[in-house]
This record gives sequence, C-alpha cells and structure tokens, in this order.
Amino acid sequence: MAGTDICVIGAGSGGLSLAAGAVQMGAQVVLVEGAEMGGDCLNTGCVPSKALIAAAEAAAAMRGAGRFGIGAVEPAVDFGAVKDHVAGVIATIAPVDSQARFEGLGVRVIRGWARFVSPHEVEVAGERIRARRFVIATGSHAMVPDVPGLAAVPYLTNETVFALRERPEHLVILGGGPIGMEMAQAHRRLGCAVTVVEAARALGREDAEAAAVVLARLRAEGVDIREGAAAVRLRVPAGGGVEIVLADGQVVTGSHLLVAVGRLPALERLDLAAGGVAFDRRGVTVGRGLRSVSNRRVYAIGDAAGGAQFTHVAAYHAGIVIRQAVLGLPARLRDDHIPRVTYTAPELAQVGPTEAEARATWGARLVVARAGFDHNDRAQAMGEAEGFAKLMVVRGRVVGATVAGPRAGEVIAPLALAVSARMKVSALAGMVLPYPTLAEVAKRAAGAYFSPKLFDNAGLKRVVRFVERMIP
Ligand SMILES: Cc1cc2nc3c(=O)[nH]c(=O)nc-3n(C[C@H](O)[C@H](O)[C@H](O)COP(=O)(O)OP(=O)(O)OC[C@H]3O[C@@H](n4cnc5c(N)ncnc54)[C@H](O)[C@@H]3O)c2cc1C
Ligand SMILES: NC(=O)c1ccc[n+]([C@@H]2O[C@H](COP(=O)([O-])OP(=O)(O)OC[C@H]3O[C@@H](n4cnc5c(N)ncnc54)[C@H](O)[C@@H]3O)[C@@H](O)[C@H]2O)c1
Repeated sequence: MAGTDICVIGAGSGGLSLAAGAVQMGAQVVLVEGAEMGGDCLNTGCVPSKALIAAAEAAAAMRGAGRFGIGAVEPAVDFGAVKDHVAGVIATIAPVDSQARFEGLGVRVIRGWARFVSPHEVEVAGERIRARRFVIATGSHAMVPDVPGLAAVPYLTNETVFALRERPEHLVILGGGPIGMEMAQAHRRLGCAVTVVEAARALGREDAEAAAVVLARLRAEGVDIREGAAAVRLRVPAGGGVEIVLADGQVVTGSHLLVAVGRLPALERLDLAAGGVAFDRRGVTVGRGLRSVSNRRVYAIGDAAGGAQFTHVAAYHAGIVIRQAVLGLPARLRDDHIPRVTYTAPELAQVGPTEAEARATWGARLVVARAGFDHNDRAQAMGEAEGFAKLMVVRGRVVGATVAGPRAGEVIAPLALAVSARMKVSALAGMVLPYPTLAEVAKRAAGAYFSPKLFDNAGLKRVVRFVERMIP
C-alpha cells in the first residue's frame, strides 16, 4: 500500500491546480485520473467551446463585413475542418495538463478510477493509496432530465457535441443557460438552424437587462429561442431526427438534440459511503474551508464541491485547500467577488451581485451607476455599440458590476479587481485609461456615480462662482 501526504482525485481544472501547487511547495502528491488529463475544461468544456466560438466569429465577420464597406460574403463552412481546429486547440494546450508535465513536477500520476475503501484509503487500478488528506476534484456531468421519451432519442451533451463532424441541419438545444446560448450562437453562425427550448427564462441567472441585450442579438442572428417552454415528450419522428412536444402543445423538430440543462457532480464512482463522506445532489457537503463535514481528511473542490461551476472557481478552491492542507494556515471561501462570463457576442459579464441581488441585500442604500457602449468611441468604431456597464455601489464602494457588450469578459477585469479589493468607486473614476478602449465604459460608469454630485449641485455651483471671483 502506498502512502502520501495528499491524494488528489481528478486531474481537471481544480485537481491539476492543487497538485501543481502542493508538489512545488514540497508536499508528496498522488494524482488520480480515470479519463483524459485536463478534465472537462480542456477536453469537453471551456477550450473546445471557445475554439468553436472563435470559428463562428470568423464566419459572422465575413457576413457582417458589408457595414465596413467591404463586400460581405456567405462563408463556405467546412464543419469537419472547424472541428479539426477545435481538436488542434485542445492538442496545443494539452501538454500543459499532461501526465508527463506533472510527473516532471514530481507528482505521482495514476490512471484509473478511484474509490474509497475506508475513511483513509482509496483504491485505484488495484492499488490502495493511504493519504493524510484526500481532495475530491472529480467535476460534473451533464444532467439528463427526466422527460418522457428522452432516453429513447439520440442526444448530444458537452461530451459528444465537439466531436460531431457533420453539420447539424437543425440543432435543437434543451436549456438556455450559458452552455445552451454559447452553443446556439456558435452553431447558428456556422450555418445550422438552431432552436433553444428553455423551460424558464434564457440566461435566467443573469441581470435581466443584460440578458435582454444578448438575447436580442441571438434572435436577430436567427436563433429561435422559446422561453417558458417546458418539454413534455420527445420522440424520433418517421424521417429521423428529434421531435419535442412542449407543454402548450407546440412541436419543435430538428435533426440533432443537445441537452444542456445543468450539471450533476461526478461522485458516482467514489463510493463516498465507504469513505464516510457526506454528499447530496449538489456535491460533497463541505464547510467554508471546503472540508468535508463528515470526514476531516477529505476536501472537495471545483464542480464536485456543489457551488459555482467555473474553471477559475476550481483554481480558486485549490488555493484555499493548499493554504490549509499544505501550509497549515486557515482559509475560508469568499463568494462575493467571483466573476463569470457568457461568451456569446455580445458577451455578458458579471462580478459580485446583480442589481436585483444587491437591491435585495442593501435596499435603498444601493446606488446603481451606468454607462452605455453607445457613448464608447471604440465600440462605435467597431460597429458594436449595443450594451452597457453598470456598477452596484454601496457607501461609495463597488460591490458588483454587470457588463453586456463587446468583449465584456475583458472589460470586467478592472471591475473584478474593484469588487475583490472592495475599492472605492472614486478609484475607478480617477484611473486614466488609454483612449479609445472598450474598458473606458467602466470608468465612465464610475464617473456617472459622481455626475449628480458634481454637475447638479447648487451648493457646488455657488462655491465655484465664489472661487472664480476670488482667484486673481
Ligand atoms: C461546454 C462547457 C463550457 C464551459 N465553459 C467554461 C468557461 O468558458 N469558463 C469557465 O470558467 N468554465 C467553463 N465551464 C465549466 C468548467 O469546465 C468546469 O467548471 C471545470 O472544468 C470544473 O473543474 P473540476 O476540476 O471541478 O472538474 P473537471 O475539470 O471536470 O475534472 C474532473 C476530472 O475528474 C475525473 N474523475 C471523475 N471521477 C473520478 C474518479 N472516481 N477517479 C479518478 N478520476 C475521476 C474526470 O475524469 C475529470 O477528468 C464549461 C463547462 C462546459 C461543460
Ligand atoms: N462561459 C462560462 O463560464 C460557461 C459556459 C458554459 C458552462 N459553464 C458552466 O456550466 C454550468 C452548466 O451550464 P448549463 O447551461 O448546462 O446549466 P445552467 O444550469 O446554467 O442552465 C440550464 C438551463 O436549462 C433550463 N432547464 C432546466 N431543465 C430544463 C428542461 N427540462 N427543459 C428546458 N430547459 C430546462 C434551466 O431553466 C436553465 O436556464 C454553468 O452553470 C456554468 O457554471 C460556464
């Protein structure tokens, strides 16, 4: 039986960050992976989706070139070659997450599925590993809802959609969350007909005004988005493909179906009962330090920990556990400063609470300051002046920010710092940014916070008139 300081289960975004950090600080680390090194993000999530989106953006640019006085053309999309591009991006990044790289760092990598055999041992590939600490970093799977007929129709998930080499004639997407909307626009731009069937509101977790900016563009590009549309039955029609009957009796048909209605933690192989590790449908039950409430040797990070499901959150979790399990220091999760981006065009970025969430917490103490991209000269030059930035400000400090518009995911960066460092809005308003940049929208929103105080202030006007008379 092998013994080690830390046994990390799962070599995805969270597990790799933890293993790399812990081993480089001097801990003995065993890393166990049952499938591909790199996990969801590299193989079936962030990386392939953003590579597909980049190809789709190129196609959209060709169609939209006319507005610049350049002849617009309908691109000839070779769907298989687009998938080669996607596979190529994965292959280029893969060495960073590879077994060879981690072994080079001094990590012992074992390929196989781990399961607990006792509260202090796991078994993998016929070997028992005893560790002082275990870190569950096993990620999540696509949830498949219990809709009658779904099990009998062929469907895609994030695990299969990126490998599809033929272009879907008509892609129907169940679920209008970030996966659904990113995939809807990308496939539409690559020449597919696309229908999104969303049971509630598309991008429903986002600020409604920001979501509306994105949904308007998707609809203008030809994505058919059905909201409040509960699927009640699915079947394969006579000619093949898929048919979805909605609660209101409408029928949606398509050639392919993508299921994107949320995720379930990947805990099924772990035999958590044998490890004495409590869990529920959301993930391993942990406290603010990400430690299992029932087995103090065990931590959980990333999608398996039951919170926000993002690669940067998994990496943040890894840091929290390293502080405790490697350095012996206390560490507690914060969740009021986590940014997220939906990579549609325009993008939708959020950090901290939305306006509605901030209103519920701070009520009348909340001040919302905003600026539109229509006053941003760079956005105008690019012909992409839809959208806005808004800041949620409480007692002069930025507690949250929303950006919907071109490259919102980049524009949110200084706002993520402002929220994380609990900066004053005056620091944002006072920064000097290069002109013309999209990020100026954030500074302008901060400036808008002070406008009423500076420009509609009778007292200040009296002071200025007095000063003007007095100075020689
Ligand atoms: C289509 C899509 C697009 C996404 N886009 C983004 C994005 O743009 N930005 C973003 O921040 N996030 C994005 N995400 C979310 C992101 O991919 C996840 O939040 C992230 O991968 C979670 O990391 P993790 O380490 O928890 O799990 P994973 O990266 O999934 O890694 C878990 C690993 O554990 C392994 N494993 C599971 N069980 C066992 C076991 N018993 N023994 C051994 N190994 C095991 C799995 O094989 C897997 O390799 C996207 C997700 C999807 C599906
Ligand atoms: N850009 C990014 O960072 C990014 C991109 C993709 C995914 N992700 C991560 O992956 C997670 C999962 O994404 P997701 O889009 O699968 O899930 P989600 O939970 O965010 O959205 C799922 C949507 O499906 C709807 N839905 C649920 N059941 C339904 C049904 N039976 N019929 C129709 N609609 C139904 C929900 O109302 C919801 O709007 C995200 O929460 C996010 O954390 C991140």
